[in-house]
Amino acid sequence: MPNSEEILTKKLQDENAMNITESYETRTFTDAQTVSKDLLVHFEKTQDEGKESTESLWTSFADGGVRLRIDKSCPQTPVTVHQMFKESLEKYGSLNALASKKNGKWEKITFSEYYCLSRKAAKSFLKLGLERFHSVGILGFNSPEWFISAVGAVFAGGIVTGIYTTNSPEACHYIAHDSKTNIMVVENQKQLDKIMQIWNHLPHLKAVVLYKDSMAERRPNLYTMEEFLELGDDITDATLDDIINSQKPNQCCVLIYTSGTTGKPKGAMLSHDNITWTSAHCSRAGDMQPAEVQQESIVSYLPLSHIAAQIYDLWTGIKWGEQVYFAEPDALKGSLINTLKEVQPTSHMGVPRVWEKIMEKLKDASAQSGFMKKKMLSWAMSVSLERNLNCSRSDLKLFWTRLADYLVLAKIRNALGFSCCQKHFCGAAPLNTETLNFFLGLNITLYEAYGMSETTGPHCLSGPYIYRQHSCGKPVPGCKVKLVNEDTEGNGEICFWGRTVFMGYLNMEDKTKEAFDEDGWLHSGDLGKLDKDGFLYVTGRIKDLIITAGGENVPPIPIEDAVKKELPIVSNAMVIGDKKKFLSMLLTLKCVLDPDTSDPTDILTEQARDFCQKTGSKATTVSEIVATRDRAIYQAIQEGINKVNMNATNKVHCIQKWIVLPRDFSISGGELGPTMKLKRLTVLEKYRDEVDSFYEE
Ligand SMILES: Nc1ncnc2c1ncn2[C@@H]1O[C@H](COP(=O)(O)OP(=O)(O)OP(=O)(O)O)[C@@H](O)[C@H]1O
Repeated sequence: MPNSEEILTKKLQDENAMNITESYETRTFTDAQTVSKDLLVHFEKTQDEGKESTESLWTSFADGGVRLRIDKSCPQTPVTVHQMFKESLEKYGSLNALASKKNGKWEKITFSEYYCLSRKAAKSFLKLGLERFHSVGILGFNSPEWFISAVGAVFAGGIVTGIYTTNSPEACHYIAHDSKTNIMVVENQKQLDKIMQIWNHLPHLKAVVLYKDSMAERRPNLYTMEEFLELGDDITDATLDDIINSQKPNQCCVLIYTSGTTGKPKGAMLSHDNITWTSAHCSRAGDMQPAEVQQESIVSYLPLSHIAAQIYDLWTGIKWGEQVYFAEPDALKGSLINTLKEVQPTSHMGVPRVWEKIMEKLKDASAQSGFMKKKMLSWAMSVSLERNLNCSRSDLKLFWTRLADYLVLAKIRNALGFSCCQKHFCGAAPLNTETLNFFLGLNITLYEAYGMSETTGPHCLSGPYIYRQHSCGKPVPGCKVKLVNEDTEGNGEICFWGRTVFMGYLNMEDKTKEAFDEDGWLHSGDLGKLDKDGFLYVTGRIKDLIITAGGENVPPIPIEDAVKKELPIVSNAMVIGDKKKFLSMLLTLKCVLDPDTSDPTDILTEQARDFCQKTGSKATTVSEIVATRDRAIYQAIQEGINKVNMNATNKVHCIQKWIVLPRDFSISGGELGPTMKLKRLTVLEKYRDEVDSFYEE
């Protein structure tokens, strides 16, 4: 076996050459002058370990390489994250990159400073013993430290792994263990406490870095961010550059754990090419501008452990020289709007639930306003909606639309922080028509993005030049979509091909093989339709399909949406019926959220109370309704369900039994994932007694 010096020599000879056919590397990086033994980043891989060849389109090993999906439609040379950053540095070095609020004032750093700090972080990670293709876990709310740690981890040859702040210690352990986390970067004491509980069970974890709170108690291998950034001062630039230059676009640099709506979270491995391609091409499809044309400013607030926010805020920000403003950690509890108003971003992205929440807030505010204001708003919104839906060219309609916009709508957009916003994106989950139309009424077109963690986020995108109502646009450059097993109406399973398509699931060969067909297309588990111009419409989720005991296939989402539309008191509805004789439904009611925790309280929202009053009930809390089985409300719910049943495709699609649960679904309750998608398996488990009661003979 060659010694480490020989290996290093070979590595240096290989550096810069992007040799995507090289699959097994036996290398050890050292800097002979300065690096002590404990700093040796050792990564020996032998042929006997049986890794797949890089001719394969997939791998389940963190250190594996894949064949990139380069073809005539996307011949561009693949680049690494570092190469992308270097290119941006040359163009945008002096521009502001990251802005965060400290003591009430925005503090900004330029792209040059961002790059230098990322290098510093990379050196410190190496000093702490980050091994190649092992992970740096980041557990905390969006901040410059999050970005710098992520970029630093990649520069150092590691893999960035975001962890949801809402994860329990067990869920953190699962991810840290699976990804062989060497260093964990945590936001505050609350997150640190979780890691402290599990550290003994994480043999790969060498150090923890705390980036917000001051340290309550000193412990070995625990550092503040300031201390951490100084740790690597004795690592030379040459050592770091060797590691950077050895990186190849077909190797893994980001791990995104799926949120588990379909079972145990899976670590989707994303390559440098996945990240740099998606950053470069998807956002342009959505008309994001490079800073030399117009520097975009965005507000970062959605969890960065989810691919949507990570690609939109972090990686695309680097590629196009955007200015990223960080929201306050309580953004989703209400402070986001203040940040938006201050920043007035040029582009904004939200998951459907975020847009729905804005809608609900505006509706509540309107309900409480005076008669004239209410009338004006409803007139302006209907004029604008009509024009946006029908694209009428009549001069008169245009006149009224402009007047409505000037008198009413522009003021509302300004109050929401959207007066400079040219692009409003929505993605990660289905967007309902009510929300879409509500925003059209405000003269805000929501551009839908569709994709998965497994496609580095957006695989299809709509934007100002690619827009059709209810469609999520077209595949982004270098990507294709096909439908398989189409039914008579043209609905088939959506399959993906292209440079956004991931490398495979970490340590899950079987699941990886299941995800791809024999030609290498990724199967989404979603149903979709294409129109004659190639616009894609997501029409359902096969992964949610209910198959009744009688063998009937029932897509639950249309039924659930119909119930929510019919009954404005209902917050969540979940159809049950897999392997059962008939369908039943779990319902939750719309409640006010606790301002500190965002957890649902017992108090009904304004809209829900309004519903109660119309039925003749005086109830103001969920517990009252459930405890007394409030006759008026239960009857109104039954009537709503009857109406939905009347429109059902057939009898099998009818809801026969239902129950109102005492608490609304929430992320902390485990029923919703971070993008607010229903975690059906968890709900079934949690409410097993209620579900069983439906089917007792
Ligand atoms: N614009 C959209 N319209 C409809 N559905 C969407 C849209 N964008 C994403 N989705 C849904 O979200 C899924 C991808 O979600 P994501 O990769 O975030 O996984 P997850 O929810 O985190 O975890 P899991 O894989 O456990 O469900 C898609 O397969 C699709 O069902």
